[in-house]
Amino acid sequence: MLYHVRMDVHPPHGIDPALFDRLKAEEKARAQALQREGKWVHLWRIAGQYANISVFDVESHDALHDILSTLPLFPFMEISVTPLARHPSAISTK
Ligand SMILES: O=C(O)CC1=CCC(=O)O1
Repeated sequence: MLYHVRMDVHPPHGIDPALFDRLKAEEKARAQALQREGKWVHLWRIAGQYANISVFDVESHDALHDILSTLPLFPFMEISVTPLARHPSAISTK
């Protein structure tokens, strides 16, 4: 199942910069592992914003929730999820 996901990152004021750098490094490692597994199929920066648009390909809503809620930056992100269904005019099967 495909999901369009928007993540807006809101680092708390006053967070220790070293801690936040560590969380960002952990987030990057996790994101790249999920990309290699084929679960995080697109990851795009929204130009001019500390936010991304992503597409996930996972087996269920629960699987997506497990991934998103265990991301290192999850406590500092506002996340919106849109489940995607096939469009009848789409040629692509993916
Ligand atoms: O910087 C972001 O958009 C948050 C994020 C998600 C995956 C990643 O590596 O950073």
